[in-house]
Amino acid sequence: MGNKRSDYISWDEYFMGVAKLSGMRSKDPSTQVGCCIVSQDNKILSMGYNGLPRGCSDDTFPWSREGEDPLETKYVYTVHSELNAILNYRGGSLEGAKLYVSLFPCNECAKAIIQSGIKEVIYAENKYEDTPAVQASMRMFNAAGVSYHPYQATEREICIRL
Ligand SMILES: O=c1ccn([C@H]2C[C@H](O)[C@@H](COP(=O)(O)O)O2)c(=O)[nH]1
Ligand SMILES: [Zn+2]
Repeated sequence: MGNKRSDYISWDEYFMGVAKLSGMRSKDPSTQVGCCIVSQDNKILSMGYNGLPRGCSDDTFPWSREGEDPLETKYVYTVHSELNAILNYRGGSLEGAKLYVSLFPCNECAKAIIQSGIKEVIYAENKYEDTPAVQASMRMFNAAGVSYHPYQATEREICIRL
């Protein structure tokens, strides 16, 4: 009998990989965020990425970051990846689940994460860590007993020919 493969991807690589792949569906030209929610026994429960709500066309709604009129920016319309992943879940409770995400969750996502019962957040990037939104997320996670830690990046690069 032969030996098993040794270069298989770890659970963390798998779930962060799925989160990042999901983020590749985003139409946001500046920041693509992907999310993967996982049960305590390592089953993928849901995925999401930042995008517009159903019925709101990617081609007619704005993707700008700035504008004199807030209604002409993306911020008032976009559903964040974490919220999409939570709302996409069809299986009942997310109590005790883990959430892998490519960007540290904002305060609005943090509220949804806490209220859905998710207990652990693993994030790849935290480029807005000095903003009130992220500071508020950390404060709420600390109070609510949601643990968060950065993804420990590996040297692995995955190229999938499609
Ligand atoms: O918790 C979060 C925070 C942000 N996002 C999304 C929302 C926007 O589409 C981008 C951020 O765009 P910037 O141009 O970098 O301001 O990220 C999210 O999905 N989850
Ligand atoms: Zn958010």
